[in-house]
Amino acid sequence: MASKEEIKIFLKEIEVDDLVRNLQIMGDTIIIDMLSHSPALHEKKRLETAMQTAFEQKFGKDVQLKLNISVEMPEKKDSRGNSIPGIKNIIAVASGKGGVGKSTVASNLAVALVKMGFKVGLLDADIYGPSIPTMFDVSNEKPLSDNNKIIPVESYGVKLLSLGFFAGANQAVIWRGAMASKAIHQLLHDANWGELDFLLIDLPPGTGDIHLSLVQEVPVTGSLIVSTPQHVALADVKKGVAMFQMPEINVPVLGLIENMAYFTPKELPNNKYYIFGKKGVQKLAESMELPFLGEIPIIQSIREASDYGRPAVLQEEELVSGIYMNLAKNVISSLVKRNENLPPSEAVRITTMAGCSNN
Ligand SMILES: Nc1ncnc2c1ncn2[C@@H]1O[C@H](COP(=O)(O)OP(=O)(O)OP(=O)(O)O)[C@@H](O)[C@H]1O
Repeated sequence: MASKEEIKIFLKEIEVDDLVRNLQIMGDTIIIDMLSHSPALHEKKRLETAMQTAFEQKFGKDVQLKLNISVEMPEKKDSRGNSIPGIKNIIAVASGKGGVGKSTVASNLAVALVKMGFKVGLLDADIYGPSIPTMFDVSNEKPLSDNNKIIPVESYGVKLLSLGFFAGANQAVIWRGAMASKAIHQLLHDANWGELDFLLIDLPPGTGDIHLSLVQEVPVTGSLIVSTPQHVALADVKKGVAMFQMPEINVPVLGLIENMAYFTPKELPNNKYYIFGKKGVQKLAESMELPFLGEIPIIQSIREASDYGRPAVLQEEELVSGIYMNLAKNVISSLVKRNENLPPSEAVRITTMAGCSNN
């Protein structure tokens, strides 16, 4: 049987030592009281399965692990309304479903805002598939630190941090879930973001722990929800909106964005094929009385640009760059409206459209 000291070392190795509140050994049974930062039953279950598997691998099948998991929401490190010094607006980019183009929208929006003259940061908080480093061609970069502060990597004028820069290659996704709120805290508060007009946060798809961690860590000015127009995707958009509008969360939804709205073949420029359904997101926005911020067609060069690592908004072709510049204008105009209605105690606000004309 392993000693208490050995078990403590192992808990540190698998990065859960800070969640453990009590550790006892009785014969062949290890009893651990630990915390889960999520009230969701499936998260508790996931933590339990991960612990059982890890202990079995390390100490063998004869050792029994008895876990008492209780829920504790992470302490608010910065109360809402206390923004990160220097950051004026924090905007969450969310989606109901995965793969609808949320990260592509977040990347292009970030670069569009830079083109308008704003100072922009982008935090990739998608633990399940951090793709921002690829989209900005910085996958091989590792952020440096200065005075214990992480320095964001810069690409195309956007300051970037991603969980993808840090997640150890041998660290299973199952652990990343448990560690994510800690990581989000560090990427927000232990990073040297400097002065920013906008910090965009690329969230994982759906609604979950990361969303909860984010709204507890910082005052989120507003959220954008990206979706494709088909029925199954829209159902999840409603869930996303409902989450942001919960009284405990209360993050204004700045608007919905329809991605992959239609396809136009180059040889038939006047034809639009509504592959995923026609104007589904737009209609949903109307029915939910939310701003509709724009539609982005399916364009091959948008996909190619993401894979190549140079956001499509940087293309010379007016059609593509114009779509994202327009989107950025609509986002700002929704933000201006939202900030006009804020009580003065909220984070510093953008109240003009300055910078929106020079695309
Ligand atoms: N308008 C578009 N036209 C063509 N391809 C697109 C468009 N938008 C996104 N894509 C492509 O679709 C794929 C999925 O996009 P992306 O990674 O941005 O989705 P996501 O919603 O962030 O996914 P996940 O939730 O899994 O992180 C990518 O290959 C991207 O290049």
